[in-house]
Amino acid sequence: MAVSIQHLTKVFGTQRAVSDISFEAEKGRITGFLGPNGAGKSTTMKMATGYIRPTAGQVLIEGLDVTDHPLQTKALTGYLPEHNPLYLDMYVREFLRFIASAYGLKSAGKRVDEMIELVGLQRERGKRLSALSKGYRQRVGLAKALIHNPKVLILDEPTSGLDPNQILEIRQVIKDISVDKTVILSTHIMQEVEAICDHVVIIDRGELVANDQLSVLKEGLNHTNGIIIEFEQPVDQSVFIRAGFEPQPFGASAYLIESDRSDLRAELLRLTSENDLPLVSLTKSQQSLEEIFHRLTQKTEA
Ligand SMILES: Nc1ncnc2c1ncn2[C@@H]1O[C@H](COP(=O)(O)OP(=O)(O)OP(=O)(O)O)[C@@H](O)[C@H]1O
Repeated sequence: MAVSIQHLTKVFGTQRAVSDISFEAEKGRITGFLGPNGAGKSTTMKMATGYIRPTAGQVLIEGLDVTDHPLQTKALTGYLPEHNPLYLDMYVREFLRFIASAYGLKSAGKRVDEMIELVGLQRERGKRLSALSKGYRQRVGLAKALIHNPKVLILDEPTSGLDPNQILEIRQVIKDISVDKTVILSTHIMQEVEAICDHVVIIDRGELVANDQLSVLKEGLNHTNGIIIEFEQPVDQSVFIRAGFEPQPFGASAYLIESDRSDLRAELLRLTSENDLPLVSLTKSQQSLEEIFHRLTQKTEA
């Protein structure tokens, strides 16, 4: 596995910021790392990139422990921290050349030009970093994270503070580069996860509360959720109530019926047919990722 996080824990003083977290991230896949404010996302990412040491547990990058092999794992990893530190007095090209030389890259000029093209900085290449908008500074941060062609990319809220167009552009860049890399990105934006992530890890108060493929997560949590049953016109709900259901109105002539019963759809079909109800459709109610997130991160509320 490209990135393996094993029983990772970080304690600051008396606070457990990250508590026994384990998950893995695969090549060619974007893993969304979610959690409410203060959940421990940035702390986990800093440990994964070797910027702070875990209190317990370990992070393996391509099988190498980040604490034991700091140089090798840094060479394998590109990191865009939450506050994207840049030398604002430098010019775009000059800054990236400086980073390329710090990595000891051969053909640094060519590599810098490739990065400028990849992240869409051609028109800004001659500008001073202080003159760039937040979105373009974020692109510089991304170019910096990618310049040494790392196998693993760790991005802490890469689209935070960007305007809607910039968000779409940066997402597309991340998607394009993820084809042959392992990407872990933290975000607060659920549409972002739905748009680009394959896998979702959710933490809350330092603890892991979900670790699944996006589709599996949505499917699993929708399992017991309910069916929306729609008729041509409003119907007498007592048919369903007598059968032990609790229909809730869901629009003019539709009802949401929630139940754990595995044969829910079959039973509803039988009831409608036996009672001659004018059925229009029977669909599984889909929870949005936002609702799933809310539900999972509310569970641990005191
Ligand atoms: N250096 C530190 N010293 C003490 N406490 C810290 C330190 N860094 C983080 N924390 C605490 O650890 C907890 C997790 O913080 P972290 O920044 O990892 O959360 P986050 O999920 O990234 O939050 P956000 O979404 O708000 O950026 C918070 O309660 C924070 O105050």
